[in-house]
Amino acid sequence: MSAANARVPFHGLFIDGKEVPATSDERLDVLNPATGEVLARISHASDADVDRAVRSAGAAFEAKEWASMSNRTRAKLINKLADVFEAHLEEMFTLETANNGRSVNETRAQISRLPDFFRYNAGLAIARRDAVIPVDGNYLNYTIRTPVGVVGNSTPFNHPLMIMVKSLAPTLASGCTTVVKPSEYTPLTTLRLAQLFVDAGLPPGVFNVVTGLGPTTGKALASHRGIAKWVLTGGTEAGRITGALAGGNFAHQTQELGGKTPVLVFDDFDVDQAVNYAAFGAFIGAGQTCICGSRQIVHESIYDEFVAKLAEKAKTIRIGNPVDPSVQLGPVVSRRQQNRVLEYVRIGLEEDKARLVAGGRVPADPSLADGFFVEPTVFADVTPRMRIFQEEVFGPFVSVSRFATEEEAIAMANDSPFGLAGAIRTSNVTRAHRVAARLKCGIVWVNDHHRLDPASPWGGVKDSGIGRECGTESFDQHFETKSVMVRLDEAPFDWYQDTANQRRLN
Ligand SMILES: NC(=O)c1ccc[n+]([C@@H]2O[C@H](COP(=O)([O-])OP(=O)(O)OC[C@H]3O[C@@H](n4cnc5c(N)ncnc54)[C@H](O)[C@@H]3O)[C@@H](O)[C@H]2O)c1
Ligand SMILES: O=S(=O)(O)c1ccc(CO)cc1
Repeated sequence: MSAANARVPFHGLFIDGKEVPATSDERLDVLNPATGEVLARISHASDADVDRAVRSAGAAFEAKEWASMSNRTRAKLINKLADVFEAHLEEMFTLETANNGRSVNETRAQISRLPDFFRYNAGLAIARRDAVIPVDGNYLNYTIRTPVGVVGNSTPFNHPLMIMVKSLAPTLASGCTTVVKPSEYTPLTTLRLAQLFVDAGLPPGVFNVVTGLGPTTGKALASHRGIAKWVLTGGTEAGRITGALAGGNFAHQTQELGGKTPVLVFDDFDVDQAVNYAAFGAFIGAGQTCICGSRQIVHESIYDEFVAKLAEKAKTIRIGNPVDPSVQLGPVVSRRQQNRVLEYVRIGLEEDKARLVAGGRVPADPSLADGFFVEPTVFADVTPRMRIFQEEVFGPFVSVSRFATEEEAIAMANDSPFGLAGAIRTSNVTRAHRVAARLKCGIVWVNDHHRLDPASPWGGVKDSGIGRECGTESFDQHFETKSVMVRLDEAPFDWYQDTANQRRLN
């Protein structure tokens, strides 16, 4: 970090193991969303800067130091990085909370689990085996899997470190190298982790960070021919644009995009518990979570009680500066995001018969006026054709809808362009499995929400993206498979004389 201004830290780019200046002097403000203050300034990387970072990652990928490191040695290094990360958790909680506004308790709970993502993938690096394939004829066929190369990784503002780590851990463990483009709103913990890892022994160029805006820096990275795998976590639009750019170079892709998670609440489930889960599902991270339970679909026999209790619960959530441990809901990330949520409140109020039963405003507390706060908001009587049922709001905003039959609940849940996650509240085990199988999405929670594990596949279908993070599937997506076919037959070979051989081919 350079001290361009005595009060506001300035960050250059992180390329080849060190902080370097960008080609242009253009700087972007990074704000504290709870106060509106400028927390830091970052560089705006140009095409030339991105090219430099990708070349550095490409050279590091080929360098003996990294390319010929054995899986076991790499796994040891990754475990060491996990330990170093763990030793700096306090610093990371503080920086992340200041930068994205998530309450410090939630940030602590989330980030504390991240070192294990490295440990899990270090284990996969050791356990990884190539295959021997039973093919027809007297042949030995085996595979050699080699890491794909440079991974371009573009991350969103909502859980900057967690989402970056979900991809970074398998990238490093597989032997790939990377250029990360964090959200322009929340780049600070990513820059800090890159420096920590190099200090801990990660070879220069293996983990580079370029900061800047999506349509410039992000576009340059997605379209760079040196990128062998493109990972974007963000909105569906950014996924579509960058997917086409990376696809033009035939790069592998994983896209983790938007969502509108349906939560099916059946009448055999305790209403108070369903309300507690609804608040947890919808309001943590100020609702800025791709898998937030933004559509509560509730059986008609418990509907009125559920709506009344959820509205009450929403009104009791303590809003304030997220650094205060007693605060339960911080701001959304930016003034833009705050205005977007308020715009959806306006849309909801205009939609036929939707009923605002809690929130919908900026909190009255004058001490919060400079931050980007929105009250936890609940709309009832929402039906599938309404925009607030169909569109991702990305704020503390939940809709409640009514159903009569299980069939109707499933149809409502699947009536969405998104397919990231779904949740079911029931004490009927048979129903839980039956409904889980029919939800069109990549993740289902039964009587839970948000749970993420480094070993459990994570990702969506439809407009929620393609590919999976976490688990063995994500690790395996970092390799090219080479098939080696060895003829074991010792008899001399002459294609033009040996008719039996020719017959075998046909
Ligand atoms: N599926 C998941 O696991 C998951 C997790 C978290 C967030 N999300 C989604 O992320 C979105 C919120 O995050 P956001 O507002 O930061 O998303 P965003 O799409 O605006 O930005 C994500 C990243 O892409 C870059 N970007 C944006 N437009 C681009 C363009 N035209 N070309 C190249 N790069 C571009 C941004 O700079 C940022 O780094 C929500 O839709 C949310 O559902 C998905
Ligand atoms: O760790 S949690 O805060 O529960 C969490 C938040 C978001 C996501 C996915 O974006 C997963 C887990």
